[in-house]
Amino acid sequence: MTAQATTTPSAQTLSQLNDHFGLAGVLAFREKDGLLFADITTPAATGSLCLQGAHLLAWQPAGQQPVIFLSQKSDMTPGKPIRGGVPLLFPWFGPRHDGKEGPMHGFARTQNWNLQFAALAGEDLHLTFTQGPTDLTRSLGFDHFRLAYEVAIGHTLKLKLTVANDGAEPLLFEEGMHSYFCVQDVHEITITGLDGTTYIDKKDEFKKKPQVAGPMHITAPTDRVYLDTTSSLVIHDPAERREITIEKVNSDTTVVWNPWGEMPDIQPNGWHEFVCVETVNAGDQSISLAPGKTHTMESHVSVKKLTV
Ligand SMILES: O=P(O)(O)OC[C@H]1O[C@H](O)[C@H](O)[C@@H](O)[C@@H]1O
Repeated sequence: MTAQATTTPSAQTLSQLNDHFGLAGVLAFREKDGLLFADITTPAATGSLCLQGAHLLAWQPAGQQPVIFLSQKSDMTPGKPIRGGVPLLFPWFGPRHDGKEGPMHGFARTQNWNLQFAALAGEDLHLTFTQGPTDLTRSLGFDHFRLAYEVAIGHTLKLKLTVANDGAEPLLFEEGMHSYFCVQDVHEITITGLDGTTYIDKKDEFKKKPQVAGPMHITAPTDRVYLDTTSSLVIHDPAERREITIEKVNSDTTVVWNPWGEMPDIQPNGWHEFVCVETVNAGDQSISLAPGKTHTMESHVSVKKLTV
């Protein structure tokens, strides 16, 4: 493993990123419309990330079709959420619900992260991004935390978020990896791994419902928060002839979302082309982190090609 230099947690420039972390033929940085991007090529996969939100935009293992959906109409403007990829959500999921003001899904997805580490290990590229208190987070009441986000791009995609509580009081938070997965046609897919669970149906007055046994089909606008779900999830995509498996670590909540209709920042019929299966801790499964402690949550994604 070839470790690269680390930087101080200040805003990084394009030339600093390329000088400190660029790896010829493997990792290069570029700037477009005020946003910084990392482009990745390894023998095992290609990928790209935006430094705003440490937002994964693409991942394509060698020999596979793209796995991560990114809207062609997404806003790519500093400070605006990106539609698609893997938005990283912290310190709340959805609207802030403690009566205070705050952006949808928290501040982590629209703030710049600092790259602290980049190295090729075998065929996988490992990146570590960090974020800490800023004027914005302090104005929202978050002053004593640090985040580290480790991303490994290879045949498998590994995402790991670590939260540290530097304060004297417990740190209460929600967190999520809001992954948008490419599918051939959302009408044709099924999802397994949710049998025997209960979900909150955000499309039906937040009623709690038991999951119907057997593979889950999506047939209508879907926004479900599945509780106590630690098992791996599988997206079965017969038209694409593949299965996408999402293995979760320290995540008790799973969210399944598809708008089932047009959205202003998604191309026409673009909603047919993805399903969100999200690795989350939220609601009753929010985290209360004791002073001086850390918490990690992980999502590991792998793809299997079906031969029949
Ligand atoms: O439009 P966004 O802020 O990116 O949120 C997109 C969706 O995220 C999650 O899946 C929530 O459960 C949904 O209620 C929300 O609509």
